[in-house]
Amino acid sequence: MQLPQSELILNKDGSIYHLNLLPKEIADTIITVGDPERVESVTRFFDKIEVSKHKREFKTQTGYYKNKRITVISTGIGTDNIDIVLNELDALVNIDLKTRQLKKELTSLNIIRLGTSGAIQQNIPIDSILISKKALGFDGLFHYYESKHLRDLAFENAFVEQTQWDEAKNYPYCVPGDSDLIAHFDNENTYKGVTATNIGFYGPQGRKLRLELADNALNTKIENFQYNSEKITNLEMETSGIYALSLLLGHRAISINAIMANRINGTFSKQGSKTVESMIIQALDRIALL
Ligand SMILES: O=P(O)(O)O[C@H]1O[C@H](CO)[C@@H](O)[C@H]1O
Ligand SMILES: O=c1cc[nH]c(=O)[nH]1
Repeated sequence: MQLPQSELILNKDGSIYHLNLLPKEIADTIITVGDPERVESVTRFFDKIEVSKHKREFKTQTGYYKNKRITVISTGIGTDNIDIVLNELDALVNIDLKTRQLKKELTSLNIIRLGTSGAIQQNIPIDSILISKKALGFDGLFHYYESKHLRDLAFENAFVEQTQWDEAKNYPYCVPGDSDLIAHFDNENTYKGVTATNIGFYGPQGRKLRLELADNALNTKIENFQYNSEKITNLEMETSGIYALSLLLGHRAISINAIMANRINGTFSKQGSKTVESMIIQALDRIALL
């Protein structure tokens, strides 16, 4: 079946609609970052850059680090952008854009998020690095795809019960990162945990500036939640979408985050760029060995 023009949308030069990329312009190993300016913070360590493209919040550079071909792409903020980035990256490798047919031989990408996040446990300090073993998504993206068979209902239901989750919000979904990648990137200096992915930075993460929150105790409930000795460790805005769509599309994903805030202690990093740079250098050296 040929995918119609309204579903698989290509630009005049044959590139994919939002990312503005051609299949030959991406590597099988992809680093995602939220902030477009972080793309160059990664690629400044590359030996060579062969592609540089930018459209909206999606800035992409592909090049070589120690002979490893890597693409770095910014996703902007939020899982709505992740839906675009993951589906379009997948289309670039798994759909023949000329015939508009799905390929028979599928390619599995390695997708590595290098992000920033806020800790919700007192013992996770600012300026530390945390790998997400799994993500709990409050964004609802997973529910729009055929995904029921992949849900961790026991974890999700325990969370809903313990936090008295308001049913007017999306039902949280729990999805794992790739266990091989997690083992590959793990070291004695990294924390590991369960990352909650929120649909906003302020109210949805319990931040109060001028607006009253629906539930002032929500962050405390999230902090206290425990299931099979697992706790939610940190909050950010993309990981659940990346894990969910990677799982559905057959890609391998890991999310690594530099901890900028500790919400329990009320602290925020004064050396954020240094911490992010250290995360980038450590991650690149592990990526070179993939
Ligand atoms: O630094 P990035 O990767 O953008 O990640 C975090 O920072 C943004 C909020 O400031 C959100 O995107 C959140 O997930
Ligand atoms: O507290 C934080 C810090 C970074 N990113 C988030 O989404 N939350």
